[in-house]
Amino acid sequence: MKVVFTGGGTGGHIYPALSLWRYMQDQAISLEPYYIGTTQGLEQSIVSKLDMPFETVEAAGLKRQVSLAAVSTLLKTARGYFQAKRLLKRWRPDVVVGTGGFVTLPVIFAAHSLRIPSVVWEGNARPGLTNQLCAGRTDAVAISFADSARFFAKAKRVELTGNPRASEVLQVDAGAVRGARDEYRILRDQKVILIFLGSRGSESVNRVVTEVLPKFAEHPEWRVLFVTGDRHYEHVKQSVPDLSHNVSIIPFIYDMPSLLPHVDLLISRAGSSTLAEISALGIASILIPSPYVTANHQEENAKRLVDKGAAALLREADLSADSLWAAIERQMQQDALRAMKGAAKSFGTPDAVERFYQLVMDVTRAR
Ligand SMILES: CC(=O)N[C@H]1[C@@H](OP(=O)(O)OP(=O)(O)OC[C@H]2O[C@@H](n3ccc(=O)[nH]c3=O)[C@H](O)[C@@H]2O)O[C@H](CO)[C@@H](O)[C@@H]1O
Repeated sequence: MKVVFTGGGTGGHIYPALSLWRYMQDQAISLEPYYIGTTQGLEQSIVSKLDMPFETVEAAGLKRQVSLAAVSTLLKTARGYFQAKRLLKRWRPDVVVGTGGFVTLPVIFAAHSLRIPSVVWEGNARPGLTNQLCAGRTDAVAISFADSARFFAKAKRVELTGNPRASEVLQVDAGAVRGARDEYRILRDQKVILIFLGSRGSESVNRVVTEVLPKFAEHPEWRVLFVTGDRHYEHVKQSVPDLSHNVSIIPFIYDMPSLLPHVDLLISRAGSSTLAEISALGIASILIPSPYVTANHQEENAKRLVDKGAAALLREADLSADSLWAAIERQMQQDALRAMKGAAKSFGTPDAVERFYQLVMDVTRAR
């Protein structure tokens, strides 16, 4: 079975496609996977490490208002559409799976024009413009929050699958998890605090975290891993010359599923995959939703957990070294950790990848 995966820009649009790919590899089907991304997104570095043909097309973020930038975006998208058509004609896939980000639009439109079946996956409570525009040109939309179905009125079929990363982090190899303990030098009695601000990092939050880092010296019983995002790493590293021995600064983590089972407290943005991972594993968290995303959708994602005591919310507008440190000290109390872990787990969707897979197979067989 030939499958073209497409999705890009940030990890949240790439990892769900790869979770499905890994799951499909384990099924009794002979799989020929391909990936279409862009040259600008994280997919270039993530997918090129895998055994899968990777090609790029042009794509850019669509604008709701008319402007010069909007015209340039349309031209790029049109070029991307013809490039995607050429790739799909060459590969002749049985199905195309799009997991969001700008690149999904030209590829799904190209699949539609060539009558190739497709499925689009949406991870957020409030969908982005790209996926909404794709809804009328795809065979099915897979969603992660039941109430986001209302944004896909034009879709032929909408199914609640959840985020396949939830399944992937639960199926991780035990040896790889043990290996992560050594790799990240986690001592037997240490509690682990992991800090990452989405897949690309955040300059504004990194600055506040950097101010807080010296305080962790007071808590040698905590192991602190601060992931800056590749593009911010050098700057952060230079601004913190003396690190306490229980703190590490890391540019990016490529094998997050092996590390996450060790984490007691996660400090992060509120992207779809991050929330799926913390709820699948039952990890306590302090969520700082990015205020720079369309329609403030991260806060809407976060609220689902926060309202049920499954995560703590710290808005970026209220973020300072003091407020962050107070939240960490409050959250690291044994009782608080335990209560939040239990509440987070009740949101898990462990069968998400299986549901997504069944939907893709259904759509493929139906043609
Ligand atoms: C700024 C922006 O546009 N953010 C969006 C983007 O975020 P982003 O890609 O940051 O969001 P997600 O939380 O969905 O996914 C991040 C993924 O990257 C992984 N990870 C992160 C850091 C690292 O070092 N290694 C690693 O593997 C996480 O474990 C997770 O699987 O896509 C999400 C899914 O549509 C949206 O919800 C976010 O609002």
